[in-house]
Amino acid sequence: MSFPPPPSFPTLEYYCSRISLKVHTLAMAVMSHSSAYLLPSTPTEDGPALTYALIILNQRLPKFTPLLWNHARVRVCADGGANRLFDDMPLFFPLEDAHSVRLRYKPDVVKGDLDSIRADVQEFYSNLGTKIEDASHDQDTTDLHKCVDYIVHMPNLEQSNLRILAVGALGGRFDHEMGNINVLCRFSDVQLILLSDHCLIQLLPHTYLHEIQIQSSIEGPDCGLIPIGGPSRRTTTTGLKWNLTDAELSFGKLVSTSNSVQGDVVTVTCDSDLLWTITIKRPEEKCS
Ligand SMILES: Nc1ncnc2c1ncn2[C@@H]1O[C@H](COP(=O)(O)OP(=O)(O)OP(=O)(O)O)[C@@H](O)[C@H]1O
Ligand SMILES: Cc1ncc(C[n+]2csc(CCO)c2C)c(N)n1
Repeated sequence: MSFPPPPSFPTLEYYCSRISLKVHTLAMAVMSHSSAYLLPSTPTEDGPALTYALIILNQRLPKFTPLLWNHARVRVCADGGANRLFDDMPLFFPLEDAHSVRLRYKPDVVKGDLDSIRADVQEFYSNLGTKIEDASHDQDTTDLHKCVDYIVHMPNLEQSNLRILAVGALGGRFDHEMGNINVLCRFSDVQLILLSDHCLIQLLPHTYLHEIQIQSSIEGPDCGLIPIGGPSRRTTTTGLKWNLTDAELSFGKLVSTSNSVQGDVVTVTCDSDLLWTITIKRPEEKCS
């Protein structure tokens, strides 16, 4: 749908187009988002019960990984992510014996082309009963892609309110980061959140009105909206310091970076999928 810019003397046609947009927005389904999984206990009273799946990628584990592990119904390591789980998880529990920590944090599955997992790590988890899924025949999709695909096809996992959290997805190698963002786009109908210690990103499909509940004790205020797959010609937001009203976001023109959340809820509508990103507070910045 494309609308003319407001004329200096608004015509009846202009008012009709505005009303039609308003009706269109009111009729849109709402998609709610919340980073409550970063809180020690996820709130149960508002909204449906969510099912979390955790993917561990091959980068240093973020500090909140044990928390996400506890929330998750299924835990999958992407190839070399298993090395990170094996090496890094005991570091979060310095007073405990490393071996007992490793026994406690046993992944359900390791999936990928298995060119990065160390032999000792593969043997350790295999002996514990972790399923090792060798997908080395596929050299066209990344290990993250393979893990997401595995999770969304799990027959015994409730898929209707599934949130997939992938840690270690940001920072580090730029080709990997872009590959990870491409997985967001390839699975645009899946609620997949990519996380590092410092920020998270997720896709906002253009077919919904998005309501993002801000957990101000653990995230923000810095945030951004990135028109990753092409221009979003009509973007409207509320709850930001620099809001947009039917504005175009486009690479080479305007991309909303260094924006800031102002309240408890941010709303977004767009006509092309956007990436939402928000900072995650360091432990010393957190407030209750
Ligand atoms: N430096 C990094 N930055 C961002 N993501 C990463 C980085 N390193 C690994 N990953 C993520 O972890 C996954 C597993 O990494 P691993 O090193 O085992 O595989 P790889 O063989 O290097 O990558 P792939 O097989 O996916 O090309 C990758 O698919 C990617 O999603
Ligand atoms: C055009 C093109 N570029 C790169 C790769 C390489 N590649 C992409 S995903 C992947 C699997 C990694 O586990 C590999 C090797 C390709 N196949 N096609």
